[in-house]
Amino acid sequence: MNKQKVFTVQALPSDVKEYLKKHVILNEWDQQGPLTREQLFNEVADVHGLITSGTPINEELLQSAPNLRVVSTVSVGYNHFDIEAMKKHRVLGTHTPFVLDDTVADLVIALMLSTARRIPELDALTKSGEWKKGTAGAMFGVDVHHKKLGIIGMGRIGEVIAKRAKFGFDMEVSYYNRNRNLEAEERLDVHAKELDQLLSESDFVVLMVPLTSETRNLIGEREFQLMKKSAIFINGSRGQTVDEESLIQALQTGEILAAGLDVYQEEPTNPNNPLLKMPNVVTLPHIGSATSETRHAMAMLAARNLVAALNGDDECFVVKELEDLSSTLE
Ligand SMILES: NC(=O)C1=CN([C@@H]2O[C@H](COP(=O)(O)OP(=O)(O)OC[C@H]3O[C@@H](n4cnc5c(N)ncnc54)[C@H](OP(=O)(O)O)[C@@H]3O)[C@@H](O)[C@H]2O)C=CC1
Ligand SMILES: O=CC(=O)O
Repeated sequence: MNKQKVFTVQALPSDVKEYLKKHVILNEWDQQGPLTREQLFNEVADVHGLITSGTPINEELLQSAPNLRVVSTVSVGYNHFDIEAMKKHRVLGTHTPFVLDDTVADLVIALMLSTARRIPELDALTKSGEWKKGTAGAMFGVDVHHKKLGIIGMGRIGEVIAKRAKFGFDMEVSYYNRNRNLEAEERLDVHAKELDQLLSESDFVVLMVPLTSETRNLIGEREFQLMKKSAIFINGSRGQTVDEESLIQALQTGEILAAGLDVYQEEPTNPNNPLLKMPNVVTLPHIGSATSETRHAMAMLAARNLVAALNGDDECFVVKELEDLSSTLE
């Protein structure tokens, strides 16, 4: 069979490109500058496969790619997929679950520790030479160990966060999902709660849901008001799951104590975003899975997903909303 054509927007490690070249004709963006939407439409005009991470896969793009059969995203989140448009154009979407769970969970724990113990703020103070004897009280943080952690979204990553919190920090972990996660309850001794109860009881609230029409602005003014004034809020999911104006207000008025953020309404976030100026907010530039090892594993999995899906092989991670389409394309 003739090799199929694939375009990658994403820069890929050399061994991943070698793997792809054995199976497909690979074209890549030369990365000399940002790819405009028009350039992308030209590049995809005759391809069968596309590798990307956050590029919106919508009606407009699908119309300009009449041969496209598979979009493989180098991410577990796929809120950039317009599922209805993909169904209409019979284009499969794959993603990269599991290989990043530990790395993202590590980062969420790092955000919990660095907000509670004020690590970036006190690192800056130490380096500035402002450390003076007798001022220790001004540097106090709050404990993480033995506190109550509420995880909104006890899925693949949520479970690994719960494991670290429970067995590493002796935390009492509860969670909120639409469905009970009985396997996690049994294995990790975590407790299902209604959202409002979880918000009002937790010392740390971690948001780890996918961005969907149901979770957009899931956490807003009402939810921050329900939280303890001593609560620390961590968002490791997507920025749009939180009403950012309400978060800013909750931090400014002391409705909650602090926040640790990896994601924002707009990315990169505006340099004037008030969140970037607050000492009680730890901000990171969406790096949940960003280690060399994990990004390599994600790129390789995305390449394998793409090749398998193009070959009609079901050994790939098709996003759940498109699984039915997958069986009709075989
Ligand atoms: N910051 C970063 O760099 C990263 C961010 N992410 C984000 O994390 C998300 C989660 O990843 P992962 O753990 O693999 O996903 P999973 O699908 O395994 O878990 C998602 C969890 O969220 C729950 N959930 C979904 N919808 C709702 C809802 N409306 N209300 C309450 N709970 C809900 C699900 O349970 P149920 O269906 O029962 O409701 C499930 O337990 C990704 O989609 C991505 O957006 C992921 C990796 C890195
Ligand atoms: O945000 C990262 C992802 O993999 O999703």
